Parts: sequence; structure tokens; C-alpha cells
Amino acid sequence: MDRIRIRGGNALNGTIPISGAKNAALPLMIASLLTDDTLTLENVPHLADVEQLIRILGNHGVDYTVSGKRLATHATSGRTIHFTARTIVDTTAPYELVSKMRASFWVIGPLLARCHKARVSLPGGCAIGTRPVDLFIEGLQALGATIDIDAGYIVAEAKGGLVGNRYTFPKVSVGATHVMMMAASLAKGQTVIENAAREPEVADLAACLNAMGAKIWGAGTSTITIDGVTALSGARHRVLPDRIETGTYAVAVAMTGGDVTLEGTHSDLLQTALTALGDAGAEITDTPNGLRVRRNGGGIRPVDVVTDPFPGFPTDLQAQFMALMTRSDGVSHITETIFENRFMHVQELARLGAKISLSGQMARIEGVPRLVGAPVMATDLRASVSLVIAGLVADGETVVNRVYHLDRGFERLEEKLGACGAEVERISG
Ligand SMILES: CC(=O)N[C@H]1[C@@H](OP(=O)(O)OP(=O)(O)OC[C@H]2O[C@@H](n3ccc(=O)[nH]c3=O)[C@H](O)[C@@H]2O)O[C@H](CO)[C@@H](O)[C@@H]1O
Ligand SMILES: C=C(OP(=O)(O)O)C(=O)O
Repeated sequence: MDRIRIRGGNALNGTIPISGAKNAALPLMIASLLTDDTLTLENVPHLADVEQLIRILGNHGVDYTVSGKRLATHATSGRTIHFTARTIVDTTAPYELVSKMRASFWVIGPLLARCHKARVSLPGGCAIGTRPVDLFIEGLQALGATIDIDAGYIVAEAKGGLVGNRYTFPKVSVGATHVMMMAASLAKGQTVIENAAREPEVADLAACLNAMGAKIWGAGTSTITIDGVTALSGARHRVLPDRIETGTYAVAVAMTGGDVTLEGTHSDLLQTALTALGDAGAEITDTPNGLRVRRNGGGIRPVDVVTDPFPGFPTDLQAQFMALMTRSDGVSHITETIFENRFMHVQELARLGAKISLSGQMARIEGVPRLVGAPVMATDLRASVSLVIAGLVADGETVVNRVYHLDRGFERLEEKLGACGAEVERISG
């Protein structure tokens, strides 16, 4: 099993190209199930989750070809992949595939819309909470689907096709919003989704669906209106930059000090988190090449944050921000409101000397003057990278075990950090 070894102490200086967003690429790839034509996606990141989803889609009959080269040092390094689901050969998404990745459950929307039936295993993904699927079930039922649970599978059917309706989510869900948009695109009549997720990835999916011939308005706001169409065509769409990768490297620079341009990304994707980073002492400016993040001198100030759906502070940056706060000049509080079990990095950060106490969904972090390298264990995707960030300033050597979590969401992490002066290497085996 691969590990990452970090020798702390170097400031980060240089340029980091930001990849296409994992959390946009996944629903966009799934949208290829909605048409028998070719959907071409540009700027697709090279990640374990993307490869896994390619396998899952292949099981349903989606062929793919890759074109375009990967340039190591430029923001446009992502691949162009052409996905074609000429016919759907299987409407079952089996446990062996779906259990590895949360987003794979989302195939339920397009399968139901196009084939009027789907049998999809209950999902896996990061173990950060119970992560139920009740909102998907209720939403699809509102569009006329009948849904049963059978031996760990959701069995959904819509005889005669889905029918548009008005549905208000009782709670904001990114995944359920993606699924409702995809399903309603091929439903009869109009669907109005209230209390929809407003994440940029939702708007990106809607833009792609509209390029395929869908009629969607309001994505990116909490009310989305979809006029169903009878068929969707192929399209070409560029995956938007990864805001969580952007935020992660911005936190890393705030942690180590230095001056880094995050190439190919911009501040609109991440305003609340960047404000918090600014409050902590980083200087952040939009430039024509991307986002410039600096911290030259001065300490890290303590900042309280509360995670919230977009445009709030993203839960996917909570662990990284906590790593930063372990070195602040005071006491900060971080409250996690999205997932009930997303503090598994706390005990690993403590191995490096962090002082963190937990009370329910709130962590109290008392900044310490130094962290000391140690072996630590990655527990989920974002928790893993928080340990890398801490390792960048820890004295001596930090070894992060179970790196496969990192590979789900961070493309060429050690290369990108290494190019800016960090001592980070992958130890294989
Ligand atoms: C691949 C992807 O894009 N993953 C992101 C997506 O996950 P994901 O789409 O799984 O997250 P959701 O927005 O659905 O989850 C938000 C909250 O709603 C709850 N919920 C969700 C569905 C449901 O049927 N019932 C229910 O109670 C969840 O348990 C959680 O407490 O959004 C999360 C919140 O920004 C991010 O952390 C993930 O990185
Ligand atoms: C939680 C995440 O992913 P997933 O929803 O796929 O588990 C994440 O991207 O941080």
C-alpha cells in the first residue's frame, strides 16, 4: 500500500495547476447515460474515482475513448474523454462496484429516466456519516417512480416514464439535486425543485445538460425549473476547476507561508472559505492566470468556521482548515453541520502534537507553536490531505499511510507540492 513521506519546514513558492473538479466530473460522466449520442468531456481529472466510475458506466454499456494529452505543468492538463451509451445493456449497478464510491449511486436518475427502471446497490464512499438516500427516494417518487428496497438494492421503476412535478427537498443534498435534474430532463412536463443545492458543480451539470438539449433554469439557485424533453443529444463540455483542490492548496500556502499561483481557477468558486483564509492571515488575489495566495511573515490568526451548504464554508475543506488552525496564535472553533462523523482527522492530527478537543459537532483547536512529524493514517479523502498539510510544517518526517484515499480526489499531489518546494514523496508498496 502506498504511503506519502513529507519532510516539513519548506515554504511553498511557484505555480500549481488546478485540475478539473472531481465532484463535477462524476455527475457529468453519469449524464452520458441519458443519450445514445457521444458526450465529450474536457479537463477530466486523472483520479481513482474517475477510473472507478468509468468501470461502473462500462457495466451499463457506456464506451469511452480518451484523447488529448496530459501536459504536466499546465492547468489544461486534464484529459478529454468521449462517452457513448449507444444502448443501455444493464440497468443494474451491482454492490461490488457501487460500494466503492458514493457518486456511483447517482446512475439511478439517468437509468430511470431513459430505461424506466433501475436496480442500484446502496452506495459506499467516504465513511464520514450514515449518508442515507431517503431524499433520492422521495424525489424520484415525486416524479412518479415506484421504489422498493430489496437485499441492499434500490429497485426503481417508472412504467410509461417519469412525470414532472414540484418537489421541495427537506434538506439540501448535492447528489439528490444532481439526480433530480438528470431524471427530470427526460420526464414528461415540468419539474420544479425547491431547496436545491447551489454548489457550482450543480450549475456545471445543468450547463452540460442544457448543451445536450435539456431545458433547465435556475441551477446555482435554490429553485431549479426543468422542462422535460423527449431525447437528449451529445455535447462537448469542459469540467469546471476543482474548488476543493483550490482551497486545499490555498490552505497549504497559508500554513507554510510563501507565494503560489493556483493556475486556472478563480475566487468565485470559494468565496466563504477564502474570506476565512484571509482572516487567518493569507493574502488572496485573482490574477489573469489564477488565484494568487501569499503569506509572507506574520502568524496564523485563529478563525472560527461553521460548515454549510454552498455558498457556506465547504465541509470538504473542514479538515484542511483544522490543520491550519492547529498552528494558529490562539483558540479557534470549527463546527461541522453536514456530516455527523467527519472529525476522524482529529486523533491523527493529535499524533503530530495538535491540541484539539471535541464536543459534539464542534472542535476546539488550541494553536501550538510547533508540530512534530509522526506516522499517521489517512481515514478519508479530505482528512488525508489535512495530514499532508500538517506534515508540511511539522518538524522532521511525517508518513501518511493508506494513501489510496488521497488518490480518489487529488491528482499528482506530490508532484504539484514538490514543484513548489515541498519535500513530499510517494513510497510505493
Ligand atoms: C461526489 C460528491 O459530489 N460528493 C460531495 C457531495 O456528497 P453528497 O452528494 O453525498 O452529499 P449531500 O449533499 O447529499 O449530503 C448532505 C447531507 O444530506 C444528507 N442526506 C443526503 C442524501 C439523502 O438522501 N439523505 C440525507 O440525509 C447527508 O447524509 C448529509 O448529511 O456533497 C457533499 C456536501 O457538500 C460533499 O461533502 C461531497 O464531497
Ligand atoms: C466526501 C467526498 O466524496 P464522496 O462524496 O465521493 O464520498 C469528498 O469529495 O470529499
